[in-house]
Amino acid sequence: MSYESEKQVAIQAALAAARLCQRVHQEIVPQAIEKNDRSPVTVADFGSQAVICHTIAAAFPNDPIVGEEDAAVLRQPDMATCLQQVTHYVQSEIPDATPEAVVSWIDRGNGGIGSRYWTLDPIDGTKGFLRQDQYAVAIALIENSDVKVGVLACPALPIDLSQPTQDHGVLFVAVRGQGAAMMPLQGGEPKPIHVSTAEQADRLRFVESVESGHGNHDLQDAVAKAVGIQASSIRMDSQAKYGAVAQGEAALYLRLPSPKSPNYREKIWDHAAGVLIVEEAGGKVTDMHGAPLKFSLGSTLEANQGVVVSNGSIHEGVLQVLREQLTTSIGR
Ligand SMILES: Nc1ncnc2c1ncn2[C@@H]1O[C@H](COP(=O)(O)O)[C@@H](O)[C@H]1OP(=O)(O)O
Ligand SMILES: [Mg+2]
Repeated sequence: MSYESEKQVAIQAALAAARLCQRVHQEIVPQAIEKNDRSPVTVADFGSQAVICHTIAAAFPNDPIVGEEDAAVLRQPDMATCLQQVTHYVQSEIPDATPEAVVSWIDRGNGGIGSRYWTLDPIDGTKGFLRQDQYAVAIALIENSDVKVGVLACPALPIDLSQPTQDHGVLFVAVRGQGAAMMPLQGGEPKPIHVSTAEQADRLRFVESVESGHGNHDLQDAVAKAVGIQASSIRMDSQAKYGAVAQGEAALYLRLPSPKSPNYREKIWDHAAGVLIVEEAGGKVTDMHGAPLKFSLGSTLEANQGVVVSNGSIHEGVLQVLREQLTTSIGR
């Protein structure tokens, strides 16, 4: 299968959602609403999920969608003003949207996983979005646990990471077996991307989360040093980190369990698109024990702990260091 229509629909959905997020930033200072798990959500997260689900469901009405958000909080009577605001932003992409339609589109993302399903993170890195830093709109199609299509829109990412003050806004796209590409969010020719090679010593850098609670910065630093990475990490919110490895700007992305939450299980929507983009750019992704990420067990990566993303050539070395260090470091 070529997955051409799936790819085009995912690109359209990600571009519309990214425009919505940028519009929110231009017009208001978005406030964080606290979810039950105490993580933040904003009008842009809700609006982005509504637009993406509407776009995917129109093209593929039988496909389940597993999205990060649900509309339960927006249905509460005291959230009517917030729902109006979400509807206002959704109308910038879908002019006839009503509040009732918006909540139903958001809840289209409450599907269960099937042999074929979509997963999406309307704003990955909401904390980065709130800080006016990195965030990503992430969409992936999964069939039989294998990611087939992955799209990441990163509105705040410099087009050239070595020129951070120049133009921003990047779209990463990959289809299984067809390679990975990036293009400016504003439009332009897709450019094939490749991970760094073992010879590119200047690219021997690693990326990790800004949030210390989303990883283990000390252990990540020790592992990176042990495989010969001397430079300090580049800290970046969201799956933009996968984009940095896929385009060869970093050789490694480490996400090891935080000592504050050693039993945290990663969510499928925080990884699916990024995994395919890195693999199709020639890189490798496993959990910290070397196992592939398993996208068939529900909304979490229940069988996996920690994530190691690399250019491939340093992967085995990283896993070896982890085998030596893990027993003593995790949970300390
Ligand atoms: N303890 C944790 N360990 C790893 N990731 C986490 C943890 N808690 C939350 N996250 C997720 O990290 C993602 C952001 O990653 P990053 O810091 O790399 O940008 C969010 O989607 C967030 O999920 P959630 O949105 O459910 O809070
Ligand atoms: Mg996320």
